[in-house]
Amino acid sequence: MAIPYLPNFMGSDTPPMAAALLLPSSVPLSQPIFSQDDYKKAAAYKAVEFVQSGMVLGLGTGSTAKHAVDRIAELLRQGTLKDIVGIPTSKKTYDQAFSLGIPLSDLDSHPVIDLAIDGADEVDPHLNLVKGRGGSLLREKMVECVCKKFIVIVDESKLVEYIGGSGLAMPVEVVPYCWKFTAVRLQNLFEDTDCVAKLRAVGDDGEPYVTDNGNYIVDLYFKKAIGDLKVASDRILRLAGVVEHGMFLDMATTVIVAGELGITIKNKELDQ
Ligand SMILES: O=C[C@H](O)[C@H](O)[C@H](O)COP(=O)(O)O
Repeated sequence: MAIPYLPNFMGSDTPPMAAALLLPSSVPLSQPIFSQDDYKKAAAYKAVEFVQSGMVLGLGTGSTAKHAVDRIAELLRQGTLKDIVGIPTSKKTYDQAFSLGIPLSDLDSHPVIDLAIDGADEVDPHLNLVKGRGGSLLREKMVECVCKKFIVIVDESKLVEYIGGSGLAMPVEVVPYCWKFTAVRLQNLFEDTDCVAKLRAVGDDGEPYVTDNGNYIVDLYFKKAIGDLKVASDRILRLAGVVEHGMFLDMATTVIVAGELGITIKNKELDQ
């Protein structure tokens, strides 16, 4: 279902037309005026319309989910939302939500979550996802697999024909012990797709990236489709040394996509 929508990027209290009028006069009308971040914000704000007072909310991680957390905090401050409990999916989101005054808890205290809102790195036509390019896949999966409703928010650049189709990483969280051994085994699992496995590194020295859980990430780059995703998932998870992977299969209940043509809402039940 496509909904024509002019996102309001000048602040939530500025009507969209006023926002358009506030644009600098030097912006030619023929050029796109909305950035990728504008689309992320539009998708995030749309998702927050599904939040109701009293909900336990999974708070996602990343540049798109950040907008949703900001918006939830804004609505709490205004009194439009009340009695929200947030379950952050990373230390970064915890810090953001805490600083904005959102009441927070964890899965030990709230094992059932009403609604989670999070971004994604890839969304395929069946609403399967790749997540974790920001390194938060494990906590995200722990939270998002126990939520009653999981809304994914993306700009249109995240839509792919098949998982791995962007040519970018499909992350796998692994224990640091003998990570090279695990990386080789992961690469060998998908040798028929010319898969390349690379340890995620940071900084000038190429130090391993360390997740919130003290693990490493091995990024898998596929050159073609990997076939049955459930089979691929099982093969990855059977490897000792693997903690979790970034394919979120059959988990999203709704995907909100923002792009040049407006906002599109894809529902698992209706459209799949
Ligand atoms: O680990 C990171 C998360 O899975 C993010 O949700 C994902 O990488 C999308 O991030 P962004 O909204 O910044 O593109």
